[in-house]
Amino acid sequence: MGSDAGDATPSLDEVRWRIDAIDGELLALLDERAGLARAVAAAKQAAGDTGFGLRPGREALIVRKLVEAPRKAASDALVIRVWRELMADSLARQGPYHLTVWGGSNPARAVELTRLRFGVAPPMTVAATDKEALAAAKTPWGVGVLGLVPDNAWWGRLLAEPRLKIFAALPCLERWGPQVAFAVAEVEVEPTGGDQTFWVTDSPKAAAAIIEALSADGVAAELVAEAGGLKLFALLGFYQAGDARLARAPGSLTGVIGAAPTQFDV
Ligand SMILES: O=C(O)C(=O)C[C@]1(C(=O)O)C=C[C@@H](O)C=C1
Repeated sequence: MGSDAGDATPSLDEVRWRIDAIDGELLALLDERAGLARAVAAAKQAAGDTGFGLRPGREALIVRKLVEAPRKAASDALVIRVWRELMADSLARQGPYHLTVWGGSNPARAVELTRLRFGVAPPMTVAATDKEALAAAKTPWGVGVLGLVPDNAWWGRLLAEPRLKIFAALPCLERWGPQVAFAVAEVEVEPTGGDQTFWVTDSPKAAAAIIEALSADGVAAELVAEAGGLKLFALLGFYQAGDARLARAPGSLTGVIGAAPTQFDV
């Protein structure tokens, strides 16, 4: 094919032949994986699990394992985008999976982050209000994505909605930018070995004083947002809602409103 034995640089024809061969193998594997969606749905049904099929913990374990696997050329970004698409496609085949996005003053960024995290398989609606996005997150197989917006404490409403939880912080890679939106749904959140827990308090103390009090009890915290007399903190690690250290932390109205994997490249 135009190159002598021992020639280090393969010809364009040779490289394209290899690409075509790899594409054939990839397609066969993609087809096989996509075909398992029906089996996954049937297995869940047989186990009496008829609720929302999304498993954020399982997705994080899959993605983290892939990102940590040795590679020669495929970037983290490529690996993550491909597998998010595969998992989203599987989920969309299992039930009426749908997304509703509210991005506040930056709807375009929220839409972009939503597609990066949830792929193109599920239909997406752009909501006019935070309330609309939260209401959609309570519908069967619904996910709401809401932006962090100054002076808006939509996240505080989750204190009164224990079934609704933040399960993802977007984007999932630091190189894609700071975490500026959260995904909310009626799903179980589980520890994945690299997590942040979201905790709200109505304590009027300064954020630094609250961080110090938590730190004295062994809890590493970072202020995420402050609005409407409430503060939202990200705690490093996975904390259960009934954790004794959080029970004695500052504030009279306090609570865990979800947890999410930490960014995979941090
Ligand atoms: O393992 C499951 O429960 C699946 O539904 C499969 C799968 C996947 O494609 O790997 C898809 C969606 C879930 O959120 C997690 C994983």
